Parts: sequence; C-alpha cells; structure tokens
Amino acid sequence: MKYYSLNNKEHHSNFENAVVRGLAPDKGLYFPEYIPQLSTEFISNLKKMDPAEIGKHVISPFVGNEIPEAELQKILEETLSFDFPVKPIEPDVSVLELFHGPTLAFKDVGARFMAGSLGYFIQKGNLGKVTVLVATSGDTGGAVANGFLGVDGIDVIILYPEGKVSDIQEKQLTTLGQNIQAIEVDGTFDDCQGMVKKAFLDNEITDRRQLTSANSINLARWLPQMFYYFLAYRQLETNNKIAFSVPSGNFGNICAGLLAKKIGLPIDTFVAANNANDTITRFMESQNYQAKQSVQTISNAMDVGDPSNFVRILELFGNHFKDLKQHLMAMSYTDSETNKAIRSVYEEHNYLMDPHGAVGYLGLKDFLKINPEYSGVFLETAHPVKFLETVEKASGAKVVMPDSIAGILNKKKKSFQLSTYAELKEFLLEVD
Ligand SMILES: N[C@@H](CCOP(=O)(O)O)C(=O)O
Repeated sequence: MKYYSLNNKEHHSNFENAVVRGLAPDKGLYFPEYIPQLSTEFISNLKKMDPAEIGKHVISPFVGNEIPEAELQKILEETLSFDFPVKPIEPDVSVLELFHGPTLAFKDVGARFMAGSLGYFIQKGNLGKVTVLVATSGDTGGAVANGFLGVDGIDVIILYPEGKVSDIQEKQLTTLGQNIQAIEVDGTFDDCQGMVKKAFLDNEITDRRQLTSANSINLARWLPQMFYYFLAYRQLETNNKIAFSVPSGNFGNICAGLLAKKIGLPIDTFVAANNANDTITRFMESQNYQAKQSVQTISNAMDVGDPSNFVRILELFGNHFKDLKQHLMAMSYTDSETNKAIRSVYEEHNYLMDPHGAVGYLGLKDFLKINPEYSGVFLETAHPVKFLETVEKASGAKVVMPDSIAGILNKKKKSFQLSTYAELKEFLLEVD
C-alpha cells in the first residue's frame, strides 16, 4: 500500500515513512492510494476470531509487508488486550464501551498500535531519537503518554489547553515523567494543534529534531480505530440496518468507521454527534466549511473547531457531497441537553454515561426517530470517572473509582507553560 498527501496527490509515501513523519512535507494528511476490500467470508467469520486476528486482517492491507507478521501479531495482541463490550440499553439502542483500556478512553487502541509500530521502525532503521509532538483536548494526551512511556528512542511532548481538560485527564498526561513532557498552552485545543502543525514545517526545528505526530493525523493512530467497529459488529444480534453514533472532535474515529464500511463492514449509516463545536454539523447543512475557534464544553475532548480528519472523510467519498450525505448525518447538542441525557439514562436504565457518550446517545436517539428501521450503537468513548464532578452532578450517582486511576490522583503534576509559537519553538530547540 502506498499513501498520497491530500495536499498534493503526486507526493507518495510508504506506510513506514508516513508513520515516522506523521504529516506529508506539504502538511497534507496521508491517504491510502486504494481502498482494499475484505472478503464476505471474513465478515461472516468475525464471531469465530479473536480480536488480534481480526485486527490483523483489517490492518494488513494497509501495512503491507512493512512490519513482519510475527511483529505485527505481537503489536496487535498488546493493542487489543482489553474488552470492547456492546451492551443493550433500550430496544434498538446499544452502547459500545471503549473505555476498558489503561487510560479509560478509546484512544488507547491507536496510541498503543502507534507506539508498537513506531518503536519497531525506529529499532529496525536505526533512526535515532524521534520526538512525538501531540496536541490534546483531553483523552489523546493520557493515552499517548501511557502508550509511549519508556519506549526506547522516543520523546513525547504533549500540548494541552490550560484549564480546559478534566483533573484526571490532566493527571494522566502530566505525572508520568521519564520520556513524557507536558506543555500547558494558554489557548484552545485548536491553538495547540496549530502549533504542532507549524512546528512540522519549521526547518530550524526539524533540523534539530526528528518530529512525528501522535494525533489521528498519523496513519498509525487513525487506521487501528477501524477495529472498534469490527469488534462491535460481531456482537450485534439484529437483522435491521445498523447505524453507529460517534461522539466526534477531531473526526479520526468516525473517519475510521467510514473506512471500515468502505472496506466491507456492513454498516449503513454514521451519526457524527457533536457538542457546541459544530463546524461539521453546519457543513453538512450548508456545504460551507467554516472552522471556528473552539468553545469550552463539558465534553471537552470534542472541543475542536477545525477537525483535522474531515478532509479524509471528504476524500473517502470522492468529494461527492450527495454520496457523503447518504452515509453521514451530523448533529450538535448543548451542555444542558447532555446533562439531561446523563440523568435520564441513569434514572431510566441505570446506566451511567460520560458526557461524550451522552452526546453520542442523543445523536443516535434523534437519528432513530426519523429512521426507525435501524438498530443503533453509540460509542462510550471514555469512562465516566474521567469527568467525575460533571457526571456525579448530572446523574446524582456516585462514580466508582477504578484502581488504575486512584494511583495517579496523588501524583504531582509537572508541566511547562507557554502561550505563543515562539515559546514552543524555543522549548523545542533548547530542551532535550
Ligand atoms: N479528542 C482529542 C483531540 C485530538 O484528537 P486526535 O484523535 O487527533 O488525537 C483528544 O482527546 O485529545
């Protein structure tokens, strides 16, 4: 498989180079040259296979022979070593829990897969030290910190918006030490993401450091997110058409779901469930893409005003809006609607959703109102404990603290603070 840059289709790369670089030299996102097709036999055998085996079938056409089979198997076993249960909530409404990994958020899958792949490429190619530069609005940071902790040859620098992530999210990305450094930016997630992308184009920095990204702009973070949909699909018992409602911020997860559909998974429709950061909801109504500065909400991991992966979604549909509209619906919800949903689902079904899952639930319910012939799954992308105060206040319930989190609560936060790109540049040039 080769990949091209979405800014210049003449620029091609193999998987390894795309993962090691993160972005194409022209700042474009990498996109596969063709969409592989899985056999119907594979789809009908999903129930019989273990997660790593499924992962191998799904990812192999994208990796080709660039990672040897035994190594890929090992990476996938480590990546998919926890559960991905689908639980019924109401008739035709189920939840896919993606928070059973080490940092209690769906990002663990991509972060672990990328850490394994990049670690392999560095070792094999004797590449020297690589700096992973990553922006987070909440969950990516913790997952990347955990996934890359202690990986040889890799330094990780995480930028996050000051005061705009939850306490537990902040602890997860600021307390590990070793090869992980956190930078608090006086700004929004979009500012952090903008700085990261700018650093990639800054020769003074790239002459000194070999940079890559661990956001879903990196293929090794984006592609493994397809696994969730295969692992969920095999648990569904329905003859109805299927819709997935995906809480969406940077649109990497839903883009991977749409790719899973394109390579052969029989899912009919996707709902992009957004909070007040409604750039894509507005686009789907007007066909006019107008990014706007993100606003702070209780579902902070989705506080993204200019979602990086949407260009990949457009490319998947050949930039044909009509076609895209048949498979993707977008909706936005306020914090007050989100809080109400947390409360009502808890009271009526004794199920505790986090604010992101609640936005996904709302999107699915609205979709089913106009499409009653479907069965739907919404993604619970993070454990409610990561938003302890919000969830307890909205639901009136007590959230049970998982042991894995209790351990980091008393650890001391360590971060650098900055507000401009010039300061980040100075940091990258000086700190080793
Ligand atoms: N929701 C994200 C924002 C970055 O998304 P990514 O998938 O591109 O890493 C977060 O939690 O940081």
